[in-house]
Amino acid sequence: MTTQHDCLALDAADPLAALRGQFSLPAGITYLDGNSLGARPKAALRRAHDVLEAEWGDGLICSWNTAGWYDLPSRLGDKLAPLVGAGKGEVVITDSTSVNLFKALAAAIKLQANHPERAQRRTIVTERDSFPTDIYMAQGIIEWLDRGYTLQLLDSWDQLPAALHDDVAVVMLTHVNYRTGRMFDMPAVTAQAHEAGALMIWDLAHSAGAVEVDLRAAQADFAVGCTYKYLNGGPGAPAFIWVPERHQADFSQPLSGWWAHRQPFAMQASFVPAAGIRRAMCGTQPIASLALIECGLDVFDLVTMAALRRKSLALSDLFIALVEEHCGAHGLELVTPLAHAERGSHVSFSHRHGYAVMQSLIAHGVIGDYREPHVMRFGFTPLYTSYSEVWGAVQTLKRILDEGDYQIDAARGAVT
Ligand SMILES: Cc1ncc(COP(=O)(O)O)c(C=O)c1O
Ligand SMILES: Nc1ccccc1C(=O)C[C@H](N)C(=O)O
Repeated sequence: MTTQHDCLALDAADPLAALRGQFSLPAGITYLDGNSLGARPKAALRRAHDVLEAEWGDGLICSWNTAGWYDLPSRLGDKLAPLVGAGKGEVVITDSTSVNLFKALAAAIKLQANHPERAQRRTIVTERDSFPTDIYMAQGIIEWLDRGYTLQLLDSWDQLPAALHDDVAVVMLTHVNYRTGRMFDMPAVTAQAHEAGALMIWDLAHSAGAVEVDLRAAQADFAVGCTYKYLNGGPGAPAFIWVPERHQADFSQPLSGWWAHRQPFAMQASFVPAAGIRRAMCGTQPIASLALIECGLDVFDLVTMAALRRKSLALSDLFIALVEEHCGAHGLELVTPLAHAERGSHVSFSHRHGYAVMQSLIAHGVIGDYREPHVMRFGFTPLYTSYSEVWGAVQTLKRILDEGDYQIDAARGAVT
């Protein structure tokens, strides 16, 4: 049985505790939603000021050269790369995750279509429980291509081996599931896909900055992910795309805007792709937002992913144990796997009044979120979450459930 005193002792002994000082968090709030929108690094305020005042205000258009705006997507991509096991020149920060998925899918489909033995393959495999944008983007590309491609949706992760038949061109999976927090074994699944002659795309939205990822060791084909979750890049900050060096020469994507051109300012009338990772770009990037991502990435220089993962698992183990001990009588069901190797950095419990309970938690200063059907999600961000906050969050949850202090017909906001 863990006590509040034990949690305070864990905080006192926590080697990462000081990292919270890097973030601006409102007093009295326990923030368990860094899996959806990371907290603001304190440095981002100053950076935003500099970008707007000095770089935009004073530097004007010259800042594309003098303030490094032109190189920012690839320079920051190089900074992010080690967090996901990517090499230098293999990552660019640009566009949204959805748009990057489109590019990665298009490139993978084309690589297969040009392969002598795989050109006839027409199936794209993903999970029915994928974050919906992944499914929608695949459906969009299939419809637009109109060449007989079909989407095969797995109803559970263990259907994958049986689904890997000889018509599968591409497997596209989210490494850590947005709702359940379940994590795939990336090297094993990538190897299975390859064995079946398919290419493997990973969505790292809930992995980058949350769990250890080694894309190159897994020999994955392409990956995309968000910077506004665990990387703390800011609301709607541009996403990233990884194209390993071995695929770059053959990486072709149809959003061939001028920023993907070999010489954007040569103003030629025909498209020639850039030699390296910049061919994964499209057009001009939102510099004010992109620049702030660096503040989030800088924090990762102070810590290793191994240390973050250790604390993340300790926080989530503690949360699961305390919820089961203190709130066990209230019909909460753990939807996240218990095995460490099978989960990411968030924990989900379902409850038949999950939305209402979450709204009450938020009203009482514990911010998580809700996903249909019935799932309350709690994200653990070891950079700024403490063990005693986990204790406090569970006590708040217990009180709300014990007292029935939630409104079943709570009005819903557009974002849940
Ligand atoms: C797995 C996954 N993919 C993609 C996205 C989002 O994509 P976008 O930033 O394009 O909205 C999310 C969350 O929003 C997600 O959880
Ligand atoms: N981009 C957002 C905008 C508004 C509200 C939430 C999001 C999310 O990122 C949700 C997240 N992908 C999820 O796993 O549910």
